[in-house]
Amino acid sequence: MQPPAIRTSQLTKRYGPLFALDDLDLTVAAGEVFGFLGPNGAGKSTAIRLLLGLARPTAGRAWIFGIDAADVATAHRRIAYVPADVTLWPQLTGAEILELLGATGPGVDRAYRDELVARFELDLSKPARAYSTGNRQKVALVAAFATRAPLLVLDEPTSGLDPLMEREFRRAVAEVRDSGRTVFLSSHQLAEVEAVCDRVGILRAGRLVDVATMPELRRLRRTEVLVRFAGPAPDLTGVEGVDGVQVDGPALRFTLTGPPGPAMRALAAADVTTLTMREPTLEEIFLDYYGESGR
Ligand SMILES: Nc1ncnc2c1ncn2[C@@H]1O[C@H](COP(=O)(O)OP(=O)(O)OP(=O)(O)O)[C@@H](O)[C@H]1O
Repeated sequence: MQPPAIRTSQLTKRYGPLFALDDLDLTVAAGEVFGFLGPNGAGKSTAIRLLLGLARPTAGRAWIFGIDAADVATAHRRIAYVPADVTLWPQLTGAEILELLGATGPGVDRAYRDELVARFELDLSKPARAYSTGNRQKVALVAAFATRAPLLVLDEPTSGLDPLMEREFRRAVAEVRDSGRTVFLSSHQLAEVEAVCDRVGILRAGRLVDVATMPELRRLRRTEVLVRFAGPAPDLTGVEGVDGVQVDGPALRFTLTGPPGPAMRALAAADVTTLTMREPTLEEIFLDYYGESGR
């Protein structure tokens, strides 16, 4: 059986008294697109640095396809990495940089790279010093997507991209998945994670608070229901899964957890004119996790 793309065991990084990453146990299967969500300072970049062997863990270990992450020379043959702040060699052109990055990695699919350059509308003739933040990010992304590396580690890769390019990014991630490769994507952008990931890990103050599939994550929150009615208000007292009932003239709101059957049966007794159900966004779910607290 193929080892997981990423495995960590009790992975911990302390800076003085601060646990930047605290006891992380995580497994990302080969072929998965895994999202790593957390507010600023939660420890996402620290975890990525440990996976890449750019920092040494205070305790615990990490493996990339079964290879100890500390064995950088071997592990990096399987990794393409896009950092949060892309810095490029200012005097080299985009084309020269793609060549250089391609030569140091585990091999490049050149035809696919050319296609990506066109799709991301990159002008490769310019020196990197003339690139905007978004263009630097695009160069690094194209280089990573076009490698044959089985694992792509992307640290907030779309912060500088406009919506059109964001769409290309999502397409490229889907293509990576279709080719059987693995993506580990740290992000603040919930819509992006929702669009491209199979599972998501949620990090808060250095600790992994949950790992969930997208449907599981959405189920953590309730559905908000708005009912408009004629005649007497529906009676939802004591109905399973119903909470926070508010009647406001001919409208009634409540929140619903679990299956909707009991609430629907109770509503059927009234003269309901419209029924609106709203799924919470991932943003709202996310806020539920973090509430008011910062790190
Ligand atoms: N070299 C360092 N020395 C001291 N503290 C550090 C160091 N690197 C990170 N930290 C602290 O560790 C915590 C985790 O930081 P990290 O950069 O991993 O968070 P993050 O989730 O990537 O945040 P962001 O989304 O802002 O990039 C923060 O409190 C940060 O200040």
